[in-house]
Amino acid sequence: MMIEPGPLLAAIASPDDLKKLTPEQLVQVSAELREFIIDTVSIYGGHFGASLGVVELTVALHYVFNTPYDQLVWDVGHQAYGHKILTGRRDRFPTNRRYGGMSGFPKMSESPYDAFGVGHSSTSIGAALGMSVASDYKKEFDRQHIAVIGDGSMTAGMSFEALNQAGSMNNNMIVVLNDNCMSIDPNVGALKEYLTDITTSRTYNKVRDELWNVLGKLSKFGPNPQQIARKVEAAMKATLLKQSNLFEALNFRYFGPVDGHDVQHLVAVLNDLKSIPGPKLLHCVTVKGKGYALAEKDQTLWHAPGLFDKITGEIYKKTPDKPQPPKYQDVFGHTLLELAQANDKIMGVTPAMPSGSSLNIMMAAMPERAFDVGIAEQHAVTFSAGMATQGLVPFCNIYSSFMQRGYDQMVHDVALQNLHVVFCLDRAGFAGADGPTHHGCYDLAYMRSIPNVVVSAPMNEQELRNLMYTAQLPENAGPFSIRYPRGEGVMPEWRTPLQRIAIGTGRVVREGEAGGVAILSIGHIGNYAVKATAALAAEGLDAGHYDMRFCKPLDEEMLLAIARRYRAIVTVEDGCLQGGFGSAVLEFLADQGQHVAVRRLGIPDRVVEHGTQDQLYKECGFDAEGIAAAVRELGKKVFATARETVVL
Ligand SMILES: Cc1ncc(C[n+]2csc(CCOP(=O)(O)OP(=O)(O)O)c2C)c(N)n1
Ligand SMILES: CC(=O)[C@@H](O)[C@H](O)COP(=O)(O)O
Ligand SMILES: [Mg+2]
Repeated sequence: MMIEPGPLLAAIASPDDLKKLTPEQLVQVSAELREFIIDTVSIYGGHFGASLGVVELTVALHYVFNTPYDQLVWDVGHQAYGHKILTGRRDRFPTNRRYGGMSGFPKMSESPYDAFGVGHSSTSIGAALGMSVASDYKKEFDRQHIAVIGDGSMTAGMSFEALNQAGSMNNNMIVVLNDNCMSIDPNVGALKEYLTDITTSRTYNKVRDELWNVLGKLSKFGPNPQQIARKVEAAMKATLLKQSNLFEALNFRYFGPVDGHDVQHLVAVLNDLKSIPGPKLLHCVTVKGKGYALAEKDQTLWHAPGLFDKITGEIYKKTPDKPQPPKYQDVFGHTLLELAQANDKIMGVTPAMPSGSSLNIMMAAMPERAFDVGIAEQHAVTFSAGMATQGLVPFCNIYSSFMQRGYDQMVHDVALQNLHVVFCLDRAGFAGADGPTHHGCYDLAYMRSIPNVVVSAPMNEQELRNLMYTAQLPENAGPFSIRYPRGEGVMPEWRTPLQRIAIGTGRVVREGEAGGVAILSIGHIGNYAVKATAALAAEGLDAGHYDMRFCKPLDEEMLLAIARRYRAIVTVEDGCLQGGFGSAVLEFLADQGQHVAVRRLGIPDRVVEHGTQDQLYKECGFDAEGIAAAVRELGKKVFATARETVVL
């Protein structure tokens, strides 16, 4: 379906066209851009509230700066839809996040206007600083470097690491702090309190505004009233604000807070900042979801609402005629609360994903035992480790791809000290439309390389519950990782009794014909293996199937029995082929001197783009059809070799 842009927006093929507009027309083009985002996202889906909140900022930035020569770095990038639309991608916008279509995040390979690839948060200041150092080195002193970062993303250590370095240099960069008091859920922590304090420090703002007014009027008399104003303002900041300015203390020139929806004022301020050397921070106050009333009201729901009717605001839901399986995240959320009610040592931790992980269930019921620590994965791991030293059992829930941030903490703070922390890695495997930045490809590989860690993955809801139950038992008091994918499981009746699973044991799903092929799966993808064995059985091929449950320790007894019974093995995992489950099986068989043909299915050693999970499983050959094909092919090869051996 073709979405018609408004007349001003229709004439913009690049920021050069935007620059032809008068400052007065920027108000209208902002309204048209907002409308175009609402129209498109309602029909095609994607992130919503964040882009609406930065419409005016996006217009002002491209109006004032000479992009792409000036480098504009978006943090996370989920708010960059307006940027994409203004930089030559309006026609492709309906393909956003779809298989073969444009990415939902800035991507260097997609456009020269995307100065840096993103998806994970809190990288913008460091990347922009690196770019500014490169510009200085190349003597491109006229080049501007702008990082646009949200208040949520500012909470991460990485942001402060970059501010710390930038403040000690005199590089030309502007950090635009887009403060809407929201992460996906309400933003948390002392920094949020601090930003609110600056924003609402009315006395300070009023006196400051008056001062600038008076000095503005005096400008015809004085040699440099602005310099005087700055000095007086700095003195005021120290006295009138509750704390002295954090950013100024880090050697950034702090400007603001300004209304991030007043596009003309933004243009004026950004033009001023252009000529001020050194590191600067512009504090913009915006409303997430601006211009769409429902999104302004329930900002978490409208962060990424799915498809909706833009007139009524109804978010479309599937209305199935029979009970559906729950999302894995909800099984996690409810089961954790159930376990915590029985075991007072259990605590919950999430780095900024309370609703995405469903830890919000425990947070609502037991606020003193469940923590949102902000976008701070490293800290989430070490904070959990600290609690574990005192005999508590933290369940630290982190999306698989974000857990990459916490790897050293996992090794140094948890595993080396063999602490009892349970890691629940949500969104493991292909994440879908978010694409490569969010695919949880590597956790099986990176977790199994660390000593002391139990590495597991449930095939269904019951196994998730049982693994969570098992992980918190005192007999398993070490690091324990449980990974599961985005989306629904397979069991509508999922509230099964909690049962202990012996560590390192798999289970037989289907015993196949001796001398044939066995499929060894780990995790939810095993359900595709079930479909594959059913299809093969219909063709007369009786393949075995084993749900191994643990990548470490492996069920060695079961593996040896499988190696003796079958002539070939197909391993299946929704994870990278380098070093993951299939690699573990191969290593074990090789170490045991077992000669059995093995074919590994999983995520190949290349960047897999976005699409639905099913499209990506298919592309990589481990959907049900891909698994069945691998069994047929390997079976044929092995049997052919066997016949040749007999003939010889
Ligand atoms: C390292 C990392 N952790 C978590 C996330 C998930 N995430 C995406 S957007 C977001 C909220 C960001 O808040 P903010 O920067 O304030 O942007 P806003 O959505 O408010 O515009 C979070 C937690 C992420 N992308 N990267
Ligand atoms: C931009 C970002 O990182 C999040 O909004 C992410 O897209 C959430 O993913 P889920 O929808 O799987 O929670
Ligand atoms: Mg925010």
